[in-house]
Amino acid sequence: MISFLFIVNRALSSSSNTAATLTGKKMSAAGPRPLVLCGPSGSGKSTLLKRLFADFPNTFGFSISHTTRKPRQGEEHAVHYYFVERPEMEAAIAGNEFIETAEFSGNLYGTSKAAVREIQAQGRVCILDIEQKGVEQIRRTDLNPILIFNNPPSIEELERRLRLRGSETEESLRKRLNAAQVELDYGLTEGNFHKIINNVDIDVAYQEFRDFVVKELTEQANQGVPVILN
Ligand SMILES: Nc1ncnc2c1ncn2[C@@H]1O[C@H](COP(=O)(O)OP(=O)(O)OP(=O)(O)O)[C@@H](O)[C@H]1O
Repeated sequence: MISFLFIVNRALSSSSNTAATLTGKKMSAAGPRPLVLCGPSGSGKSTLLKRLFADFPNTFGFSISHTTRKPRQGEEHAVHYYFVERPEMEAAIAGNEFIETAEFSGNLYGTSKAAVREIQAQGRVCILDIEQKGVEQIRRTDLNPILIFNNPPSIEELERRLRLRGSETEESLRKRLNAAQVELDYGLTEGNFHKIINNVDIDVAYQEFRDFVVKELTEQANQGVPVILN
């Protein structure tokens, strides 16, 4: 693997873009642009990301989600999740602090803008595996994400991959496949994404994905954004 390092001249900008957040921290908005990878279930997002992290172990990071569920044994606040009370999280959602939220088994979960900024402030590219609603929401923020859509060859192929993966019940499989056409329509609409990866052969798709990401990050580094690419 070619491994190279650009660290970069401009220090994290200090004061102008800070904001108090749900986590009670002040954060800088400077740093690499977040990278959104969107695509129907089974299209191969996790597979692409796993390869990317193996090639560049220091470049990327995942934001820490918020949840209203109680911590399980061994789980730490601000490590596994930001554990918060429901009224606090509801107020933050109403205040437009979240990119994406969902409710499972009576608990709220979500990705806050501040959590994404925290990864940026570390000089890492925050990876977001989000759905259409989240993409629409993040587009309305100042996070300026790179938006990539992972396009599978067909819904039949999605079904085949998901069955092979063996992760789904018949019901959850149906749900995923039913959602897929809407996601494909959104993903393939001109202007919604910066890059569409046609994920047919995984090796070809990964090369295209990797090349695009490296090109984008190199451009940012050349503009003085602190990007670690190695
Ligand atoms: N291009 C490909 N060709 C054949 N199989 C693939 C390809 N990409 C991924 N797969 C396989 O398809 C299955 C689904 O891939 P993966 O779990 O990466 O999808 P995903 O988009 O992350 O799904 P989800 O959104 O449900 O997490 C996996 O078993 C993976 O090994």
